[in-house]
Amino acid sequence: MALLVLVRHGESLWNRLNIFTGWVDIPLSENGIREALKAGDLLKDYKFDVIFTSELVRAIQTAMLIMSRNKHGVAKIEHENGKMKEWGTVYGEHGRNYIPVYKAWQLNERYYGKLQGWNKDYARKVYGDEQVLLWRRSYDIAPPGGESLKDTAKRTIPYLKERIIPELEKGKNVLVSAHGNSLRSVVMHIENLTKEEVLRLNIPTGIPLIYEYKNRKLIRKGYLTERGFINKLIE
Ligand SMILES: O=C(O)[C@@H](CO)OP(=O)(O)O
Repeated sequence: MALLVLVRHGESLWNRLNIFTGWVDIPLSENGIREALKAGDLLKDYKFDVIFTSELVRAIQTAMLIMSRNKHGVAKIEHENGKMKEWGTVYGEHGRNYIPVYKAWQLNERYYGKLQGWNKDYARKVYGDEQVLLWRRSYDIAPPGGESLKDTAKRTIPYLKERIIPELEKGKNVLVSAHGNSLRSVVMHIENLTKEEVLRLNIPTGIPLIYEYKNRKLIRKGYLTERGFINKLIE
């Protein structure tokens, strides 16, 4: 059996300001740093073998802060190309407790197009509550110039299948640090959710969502909180 731990990054400075973020590379707020460290405390005894993050700093920070509390090893970013790889080679015994971290654009947040940088309340005033809700939570309605959840899934799901599931298949425990909507697309796929169900799916910041991989199936254990597991996905 292997574990898949999904975590949405802690609160970012633009989550705090209620601004559409998408691919804008905004770091964590102080509260987001606290959330990530709290997730790290809850996961401190989990032994991860491999970590995947998006290429956006809020997800990378979250993975690193989580791993700063981990008892089993030190996260080491793996650069797939160029000099960095040479400089970063870890030889022999020293390499034992290093956990490789792979950054993938495929796990980036949904590209929010023209809405990036807009305040969400202002967008509601201009376009109406219903339209903004459809852009934010529907499956196949894309925000102007941006990706729908369906478009996002076209890059997240192949990555899940080609890079993440094979690690689980080898019995490895995997941590994935990504985003509200990139993770909604992943969870929709894992849980076989309908378009109607995914409208109501919100992934909270900094709370690990844990699955067990057994017999080629992902079985939800739920959100790991201070009070134990909460096995409820949709309100
Ligand atoms: O701004 C964003 O990129 C996302 C995530 O915070 O917003 P939404 O809540 O609409 O999914």
